[in-house]
Amino acid sequence: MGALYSVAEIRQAEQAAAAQLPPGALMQRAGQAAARIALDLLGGAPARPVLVLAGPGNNGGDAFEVAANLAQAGVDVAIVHIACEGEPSAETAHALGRARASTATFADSIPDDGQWSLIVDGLFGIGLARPLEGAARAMVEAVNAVDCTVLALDVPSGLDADSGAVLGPDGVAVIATHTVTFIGDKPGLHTYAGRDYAGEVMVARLGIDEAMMPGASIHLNEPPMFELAFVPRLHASHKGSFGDVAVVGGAHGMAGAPILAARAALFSGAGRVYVASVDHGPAYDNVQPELMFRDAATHNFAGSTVVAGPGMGDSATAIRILAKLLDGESPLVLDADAINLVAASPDLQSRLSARHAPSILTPHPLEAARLLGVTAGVVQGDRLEAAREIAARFDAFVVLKGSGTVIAMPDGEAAINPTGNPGLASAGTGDVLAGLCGSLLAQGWPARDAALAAVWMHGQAADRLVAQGVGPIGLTAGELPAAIRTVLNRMVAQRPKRGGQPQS
Ligand SMILES: NC(=O)C1=CN([C@@H]2O[C@H](COP(=O)(O)OP(=O)(O)OC[C@H]3O[C@@H](n4cnc5c(N)ncnc54)[C@H](OP(=O)(O)O)[C@@H]3O)[C@@H](O)[C@H]2O)[C@H](O)CC1
Ligand SMILES: [K+]
Repeated sequence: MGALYSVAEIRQAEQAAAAQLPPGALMQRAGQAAARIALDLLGGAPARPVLVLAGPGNNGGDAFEVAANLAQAGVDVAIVHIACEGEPSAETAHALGRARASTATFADSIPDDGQWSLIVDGLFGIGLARPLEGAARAMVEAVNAVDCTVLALDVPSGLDADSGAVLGPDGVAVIATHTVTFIGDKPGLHTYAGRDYAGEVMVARLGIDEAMMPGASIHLNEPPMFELAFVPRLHASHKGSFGDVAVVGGAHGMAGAPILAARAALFSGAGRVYVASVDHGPAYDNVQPELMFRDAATHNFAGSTVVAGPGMGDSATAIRILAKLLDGESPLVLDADAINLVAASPDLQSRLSARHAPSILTPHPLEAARLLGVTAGVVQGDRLEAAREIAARFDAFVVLKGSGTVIAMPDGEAAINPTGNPGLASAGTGDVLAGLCGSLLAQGWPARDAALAAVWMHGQAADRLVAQGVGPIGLTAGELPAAIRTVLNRMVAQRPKRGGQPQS
């Protein structure tokens, strides 16, 4: 279910499988699988020809197989080939021979007047070794200037299959509408720039079954990873049954952040929700009078799950309260300013590492960079590694936000989240996510399931709002809690049933 494999793991599986197959079998299967998808995308005999771009390596070999198969199906195919300086692999030479023997035509460059029904990108796959330049770069820029369906073979050319980064600086990559990736799905198609460049991702296993694959330590964050944690509510319950959340933050001028987090906690089922302000804050929230307001300096956090950070500021009071919370036994969610305070203080870092109660950190890339003492670019260049490093260093669950949010556990397990959209790139959505994480912890969820489910529901709620015509432009954080409530209750209703006693 949703396993993601590194380039090294794919190469390992490819070699093991190829050793038991006739030469070129995998490439022929790749060509057949991709041609079938291309024909589906064409929806029958296309009016305009198909352009196939073939690179110098085996990704190009796949492209030749696709071209020969499409030509055989009666499609008018034009091939532009970037030949390799040396000898192509035997399987690519064979595929080139098939393409030459077909009705496909070869051109030295992309015809200017081309009106294409489909472009197949077989320039580079998992063998991309450096930023595209010269003819390859020009070809990719020409493809991206055309408004038509683009099917990338294995990986959009120019994109790093592991990290989802466009190889740069100032790199280019094919913007595909669809990607058919071979043997196994890849993290770079789902995180960082991956979602924008890969489009709809389909996996063609090429007959290599799961048992032949190395054990995956990375998965797509999908409901089967956490759905058993959704438990229906018993009639015999009371607000104490569903835990207390205390949101700590609200320095001068930032009173809204903890209120957004608190509303998210309330709408996702926490029994009681407090806003503990580090400065003199509002007495109540007139939109949500259920929220209870306290002074963080005097509030008793015992028995509560604490969400620290939304609008917390960096005052001596904030630091003192955070230190006390880190030393306490409350489950903790650290977001925003709380993360920045930890990043700036070796003392707070050692308190965090020494904790026994669960901690979930929800940094965006710059906050993660501060925690690691690197630049945001370094974090974005390998989001999986950055999230895993923070999780290991602080023995915490880490949610590294951004397109394709990465969730990393202290034991090394990691997941990449597929839900969400640019509507979440607006003020306060991080506060909502932190409040949601805290609410699930307060309701007794294990930290791993809470982090996975919160990220998935947060994105899913934003996707539902966009589907209903709200956003993505102008989607506000305040609209998320009610949408999250709908998603959560639907997940509870759809949860796989277990026999026996009523579930509590
Ligand atoms: N082998 C199989 O059975 C199958 C392979 N599959 C497909 O193969 C690719 C991986 O093929 P590989 O040849 O390893 O790599 P690529 O085709 O992606 O590209 C490598 C060649 O491209 C050159 N290269 C790399 N970067 C650049 C660049 N920026 N500019 C120009 N040229 C570049 C590289 O040459 P070097 O100079 O780096 O030596 C190689 O010549 C995989 O993605 C699949 O599509 C299928 O899985 C089917 C089975
Ligand atoms: K490609």
